[in-house]
Amino acid sequence: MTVAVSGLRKSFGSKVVLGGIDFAVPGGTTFALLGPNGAGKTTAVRILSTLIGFDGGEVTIGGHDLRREPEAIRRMIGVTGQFSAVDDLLTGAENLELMADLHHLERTARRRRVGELLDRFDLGAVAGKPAATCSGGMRRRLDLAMTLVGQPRLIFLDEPTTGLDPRSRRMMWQTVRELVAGGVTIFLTTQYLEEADQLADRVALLDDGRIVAAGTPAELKSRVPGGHVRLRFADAGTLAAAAALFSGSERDDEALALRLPTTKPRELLDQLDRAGIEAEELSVHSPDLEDVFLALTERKAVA
Ligand SMILES: Nc1ncnc2c1ncn2[C@@H]1O[C@H](COP(=O)(O)OP(=O)(O)OP(=O)(O)O)[C@@H](O)[C@H]1O
Repeated sequence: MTVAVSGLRKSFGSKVVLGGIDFAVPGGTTFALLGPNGAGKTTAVRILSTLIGFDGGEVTIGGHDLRREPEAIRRMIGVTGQFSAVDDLLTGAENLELMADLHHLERTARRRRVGELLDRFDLGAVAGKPAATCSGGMRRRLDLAMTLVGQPRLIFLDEPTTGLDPRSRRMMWQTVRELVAGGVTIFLTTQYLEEADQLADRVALLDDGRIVAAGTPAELKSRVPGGHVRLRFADAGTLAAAAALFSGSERDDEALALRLPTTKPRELLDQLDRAGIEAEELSVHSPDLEDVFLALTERKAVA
């Protein structure tokens, strides 16, 4: 299951929403399309999941051409997004049963699948209650569980954790990791750099209909000056030894600290260990999406 997109274009009237974007998602990996509100993320998901047409470019999903074989693609994908499929008046179990009916599961298989999903997504509390009683996190889990009834090999998650509290967000991340471990391919959109960092093998940054940067989360963050590691030492001698070891670092003699433009603290600690230097404190300062955008806009201005 691989997604290959080249030169994808889409406009609404005179507004260009996707101005010719390219990317590829290998099977069994997570790809994150990262961008601010209105960047065109949802539009990309709607196109790739066959919901709306596009104006130009080539897209294949699992070897099927998006224009010529949308039904074959529909059979292998699942979509959960900002517009949830959950019916508030039905119970959690009934919502899942409805999906099982849509996938023509026979009685025994239907019961087994619904039971499995209620367990796996910790939805016992809402199984017999109207979905309207769900918390935000539970609703997202129910929505995702409904998508999984059809056992899709590619899942589109459109901003899966926007508006969730940190605990629900972490639970959702864990679920995504488990799906990928089971061989599912994930296409994720998010406004959160941290989410892309936690989940994605590769990230593309969408801004104003164009991909302005793409790579692994670490590559992306390393291009942003906001991302750094700060090391503090016990005395001036140790600071000097460490400064000599890390030639690209910024030294703060007053605070006995070094600032290094890296996102790999483990490697730093290994290097310090090998040199027999001990740090009192290590802190990682991650850039956020704003830092990424600022950095890349500046880059564009210079180029
Ligand atoms: N059917 C439509 N008709 C006209 N304009 C549209 C339509 N759908 C989306 N747009 C416009 O396209 C742009 C991109 O929208 P899209 O929903 O894809 O962005 P997004 O990155 O998903 O943002 P959000 O995080 O707000 O969902 C927006 O300016 C939006 O107003």
